[in-house]
Amino acid sequence: MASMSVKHAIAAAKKLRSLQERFNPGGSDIYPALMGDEAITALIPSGNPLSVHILMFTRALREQGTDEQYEKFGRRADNNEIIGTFAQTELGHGTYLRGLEARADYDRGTEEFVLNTPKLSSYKWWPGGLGQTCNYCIFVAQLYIDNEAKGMAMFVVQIRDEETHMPLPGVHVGEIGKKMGLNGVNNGFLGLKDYRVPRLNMLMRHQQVLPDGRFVKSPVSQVSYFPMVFVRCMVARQNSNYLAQAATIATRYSVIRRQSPIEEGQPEPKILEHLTQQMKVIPEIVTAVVYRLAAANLQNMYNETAEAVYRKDFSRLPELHALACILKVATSYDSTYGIERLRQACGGHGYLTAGNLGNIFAMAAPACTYEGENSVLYLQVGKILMKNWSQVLAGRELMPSMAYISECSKMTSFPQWTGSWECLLKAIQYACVGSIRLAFQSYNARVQSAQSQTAAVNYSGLELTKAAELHGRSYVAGNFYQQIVNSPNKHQRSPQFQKVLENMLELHLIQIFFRHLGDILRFIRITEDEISALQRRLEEVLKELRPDAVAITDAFDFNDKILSSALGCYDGNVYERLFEAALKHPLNRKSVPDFFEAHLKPFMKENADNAKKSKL
Ligand SMILES: CCCCCCCCCCCCCCCC(=O)SCCNC(=O)CCNC(=O)[C@H](O)C(C)(C)COP(=O)(O)OP(=O)(O)OC[C@H]1O[C@@H](n2cnc3c(N)ncnc32)[C@H](O)[C@@H]1OP(=O)(O)O
Ligand SMILES: Cc1cc2nc3c(=O)[nH]c(=O)nc-3n(C[C@H](O)[C@H](O)[C@H](O)COP(=O)(O)OP(=O)(O)OC[C@H]3O[C@@H](n4cnc5c(N)ncnc54)[C@H](O)[C@@H]3O)c2cc1C
Repeated sequence: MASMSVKHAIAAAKKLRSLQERFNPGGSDIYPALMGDEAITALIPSGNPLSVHILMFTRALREQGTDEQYEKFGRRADNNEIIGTFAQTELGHGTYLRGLEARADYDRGTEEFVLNTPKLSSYKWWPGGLGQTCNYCIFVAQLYIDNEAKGMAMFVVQIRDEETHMPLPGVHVGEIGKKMGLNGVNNGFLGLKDYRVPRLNMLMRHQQVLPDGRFVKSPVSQVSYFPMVFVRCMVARQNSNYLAQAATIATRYSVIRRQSPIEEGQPEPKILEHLTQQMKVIPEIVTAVVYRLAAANLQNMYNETAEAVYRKDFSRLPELHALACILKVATSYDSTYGIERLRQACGGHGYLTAGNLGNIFAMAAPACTYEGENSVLYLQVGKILMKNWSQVLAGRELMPSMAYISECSKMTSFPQWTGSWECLLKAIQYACVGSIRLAFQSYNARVQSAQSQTAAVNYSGLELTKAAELHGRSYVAGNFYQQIVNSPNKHQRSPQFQKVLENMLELHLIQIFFRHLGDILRFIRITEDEISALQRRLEEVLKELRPDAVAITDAFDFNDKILSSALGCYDGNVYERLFEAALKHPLNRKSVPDFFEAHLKPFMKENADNAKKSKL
């Protein structure tokens, strides 16, 4: 598995490099963007062992290293002459980075850092490709000068000989073991013992250790967390794609599979004619569309902010951090649970490997954990919302993606219910702002009663998480609303296309409304009739979108190789392909399996003999 995926990953990396050279020679942006393409990941179903090299190692060298460091290490990494990974997480710590135990002690006598993982729990654990593929890594450690802690720093560390690939002395490296999926990635462990690297192996774009041991602090400490922001943006995009793949498979299957007449005496309809099946499949298609658009927006914002950060302008970092967190969480949670719903929508065949839904699930699910565990990221956003609510109370302006919070805070009550899209969007935003206000009151009361800020965050955690989740909903729904209703491109769309988009907007808003009905009813009065009207609109829009379902998923443009699914092929020959896949199974190679003579026959014979004996 691992060697196959390395082979495929290398082929993909070569192809990407040539595309990079063709379309953007000398530049670097197109490369990771292409690497995130669904084609690349889908064609390596056991996961790509070069992902972290491309997404984090090369990027951290470019963004965290000085120009000289980029020339020394980064250029070789970009050129794939060396392969690296990002080694941050330890056996004992992943989330709490300030608790990392790996240490780097500066030795001013030799102008070197001495790297150590002093305990079992300080071993690096998880980095992608570290087990076998990489010969370098970025090693994240606590920096010590004269035994005084200075915070986290990143070090370029060679772990294997470039010629023989043997681990270097002082390096203990290996594979962490089989996982639920992604088994081609060779996630690894790494221990270092008194391993020395030159002073200039510490990435020094933002903070420096001078030869005499003086420490120059980074102007903005958060910038050392920046490599994670990029991957969070990539997760938003990638997980939206996984959901789109699963939705395509389930939609195509649902128009081939027939089951249970709806009217007595009628022929069995396609299962997508059943209303509950529509409710399982169509909202997932729409969610994938909505998230793909939000992720594309986030990517643009990332590109602008990364350029600014490179120029040492950190002003937009907090907003990008907040958006990257909420979209990473929303897309990873919703794709993971959505793919499982879609698998169930395919009945028994959904459980077959030949349908590929299990593998897509296994690719999507770990994103809830890696690159910042989801609850932890929600708490990050919750804390940012608390800061922003203080700003609202002080009458200050908020960042653009939170402007709706100021607007809603000025409303003394929710306006007259109309049920329009504006009204539905406003209801979600209003409930979000109500939740922020309650979370703030709870958090503030705790701080006032002499709890520390961190303890107050912990004990207000449920309310902070709710506020963060609703902020995510507000942002995503608001972005979709803008793109459908207020986009400057709107008039270039055909009326039929605009209608499909509007149906998707209708479904998205009603779906989110029902999902958060409890939260909304806490702050807004809505009558039973008004809710029933929305229920009828939900049924109606499912019916309207039903004839477009296949066309929308076709527009995702996944070819059969990428979907790799007997249930989701373009030609719809589901049963033929299921049979073909079954016949390929090794157990079907022989009419009588080897285990029959070896185990099954003696077992049955023994039972028959015993039965005979007991009759005597
Ligand atoms: C080839 C095809 C590919 C396809 C494409 C697919 C993609 C998918 C494949 C990838 C394959 C898997 C790759 C997994 C790779 C890992 O998983 S690498 C390891 C990732 N690890 C993590 O994410 C650790 C999570 N933990 C953390 O981020 C931090 O420890 C926490 C949770 C933020 C807390 O840290 P802390 O120091 O206690 O920070 P805290 O006091 O909360 O915050 C301090 C300040 O920093 C700010 N801050 C915190 N974080 C940040 C940040 N990141 N940026 C900016 N500001 C920040 C806070 O807002 C706060 O600001 P102020 O209030 O001071 O203004
Ligand atoms: C497939 C995969 C690939 C990975 N690749 C890499 C890689 O390339 N490089 C790398 O460095 N790492 C990598 N990781 C590690 C990953 O980044 C960590 O697993 C992740 O950051 C979560 O940390 P943890 O495992 O320590 O979880 P923990 O932090 O131990 O989380 C366990 C539970 O504790 C809760 N919790 C923790 N802290 C808090 C808190 N402050 N408040 C409330 N609840 C809390 C969490 O919500 C969660 O429910 C990878 C992980 C996976 C699964």
